[in-house]
Amino acid sequence: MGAMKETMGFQTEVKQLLHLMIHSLYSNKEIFLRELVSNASDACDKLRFEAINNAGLFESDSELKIRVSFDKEARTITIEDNGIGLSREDAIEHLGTIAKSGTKEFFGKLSGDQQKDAALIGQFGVGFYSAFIVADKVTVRSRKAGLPAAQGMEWESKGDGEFSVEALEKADRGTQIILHLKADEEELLSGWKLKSILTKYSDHISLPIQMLKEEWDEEAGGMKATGEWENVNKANALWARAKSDITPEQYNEFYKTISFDFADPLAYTHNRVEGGRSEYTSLLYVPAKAPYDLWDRNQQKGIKLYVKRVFIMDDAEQLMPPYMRFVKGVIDSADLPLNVSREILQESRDVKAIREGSVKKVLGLLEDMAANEAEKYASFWAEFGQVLKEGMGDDPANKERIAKLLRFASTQSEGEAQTVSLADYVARMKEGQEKIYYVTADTYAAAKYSPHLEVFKKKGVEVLLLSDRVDEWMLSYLQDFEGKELQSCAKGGLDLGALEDENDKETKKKVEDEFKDVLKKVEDLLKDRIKEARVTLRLTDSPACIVADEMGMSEHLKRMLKQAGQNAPESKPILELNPEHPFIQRLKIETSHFDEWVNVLFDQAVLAEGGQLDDPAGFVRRLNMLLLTVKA
Ligand SMILES: Nc1ncnc2c1ncn2[C@@H]1O[C@H](COP(=O)(O)OP(=O)(O)OP(=O)(O)O)[C@@H](O)[C@H]1O
Repeated sequence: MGAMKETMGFQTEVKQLLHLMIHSLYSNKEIFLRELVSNASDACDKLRFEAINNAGLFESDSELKIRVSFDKEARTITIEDNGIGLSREDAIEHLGTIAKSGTKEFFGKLSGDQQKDAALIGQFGVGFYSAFIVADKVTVRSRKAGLPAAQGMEWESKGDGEFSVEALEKADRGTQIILHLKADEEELLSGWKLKSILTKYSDHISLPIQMLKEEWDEEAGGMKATGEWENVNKANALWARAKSDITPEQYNEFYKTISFDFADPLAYTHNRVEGGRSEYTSLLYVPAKAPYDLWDRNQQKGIKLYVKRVFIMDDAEQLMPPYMRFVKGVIDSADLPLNVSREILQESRDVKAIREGSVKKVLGLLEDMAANEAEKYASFWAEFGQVLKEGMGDDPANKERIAKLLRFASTQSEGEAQTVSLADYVARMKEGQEKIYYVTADTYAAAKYSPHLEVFKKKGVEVLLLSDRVDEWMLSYLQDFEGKELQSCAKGGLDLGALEDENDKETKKKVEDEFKDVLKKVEDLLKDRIKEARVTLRLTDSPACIVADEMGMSEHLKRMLKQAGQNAPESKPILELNPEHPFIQRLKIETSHFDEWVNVLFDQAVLAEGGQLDDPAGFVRRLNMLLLTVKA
């Protein structure tokens, strides 16, 4: 210990982040103030939280506040708070490294495209380092609450790869951040300018933000500080105000401060819930774009929990289910104890009531959007639809509402976009059609060109095309919609119900007799690979296809399980043959190459379905042999 000055290097990621930030965030440079004020406010929140169990930490100063000042001559801006403060160790740890989870992923996502990267950096959270967008030197003087004045510290860096720390005597608790502005940043050395940035970005901060009052000075011919501090924000948490007092711009700005998003949110819902189990206020946002780590079900960085305006914690995952992890916002409870921990949250019935209420609000917001702002809903679905689908299994109580929000690609919609709702589908069902048909595959193209669709095309029946990873899983929770059963086209004997006419039934009977011997021979030959061979009317163009047994698992689901390293139950598929197809007709008379024909047909059916061959070389060999029998 002692006054020794020590110089250290930044962690590599910090250097990278600094470099990127300075270059790609320059057009957004004003955010440095928002970030530093937000850190100051967090530091005050932390102190207030710690002081719940240790009032001595307030020392003799319990009026938490943030002060922003500037010095024209010295060309500095100072942001000061009387929050928790930083010890020497804290400073080395927090102001020299990035401890965030997902840091590696984040760097992997950077593209080099400035605009895209700027948005990503925003999401990642630029925080303290944004000071270097406008400053070429930053000095942090701080003393941690509870430590003696002699254990203050000074941290300093030019943002060029290293920083220094040394001891400092600091009587008052908290942190002072001094920005030594770069050469062309004079514009920021103005009370008016700073105030306007603060009201734009930081008005919602619930602590007072103060600046020195200025008055016109004749002699100097300019504004002059009076020496008196005044509040420049409303110092009233945004969510605690009446809806009618908040403009859409204020809602949007607040969203940006809590989400690190640069763009406006897609939608929000602000509610005060009174009576019933619990009393709370929620302000919940649906972002316009998915974050880079949306796929990680454990990444729940959405909801900040407050209790009676006192900040308690970030990422309160108990307040939103995983399938709504895209929601950002604030929940402020009037009932929870201030010393609530994550463990208590897990058990609390109040929290359960808040979560259920909040989920309903978000569902209501989405339903409203789907009904009244189709385009907006389409963009929501494109970004977050796959996550919402998880709700079908995660949230049985709201399953019906979620089912109505689902959107799919279908044989009647344009391209890959998922735009068809189950209600749209049901409204378009053919006379006599009893079921909702779908096909699943690894990709949209594989679904769209699946041989299983051929008969549906012929009969003009719409089929939903499912190719998202979660679809198979989701389908196990979606057996029916409005009394209509969902039916895979690739499963079981194709039951077209009343869509099948008398003619079809007769034809089927006829071909079954006609192909009896062929089917027997095929089954004998492929007995290790198939459960059964039969003729089908479902195909028009393809010679054959494979389908899963009614009770069995679809081939697509088996593949997914295998990819996930799980054991798929061994159930053999059924090979269906198209009696109209010349290849199949040929089987009746084929003698010398019957074996090759049947094996090639089976392998083709596997490929067409998106599967992989157990013996690809065997397939090539047999196919070539058959090709050689074609006369030149
Ligand atoms: N005014 C301050 N008082 C006390 N500690 C601070 C202050 N400013 C920053 N810190 C500490 O430095 C850390 C790093 O700050 P930084 O803004 O880079 O990231 P963050 O606030 O953790 O994350 P983000 O800004 O993405 O929310 C903070 O977590 C906090 O511990």
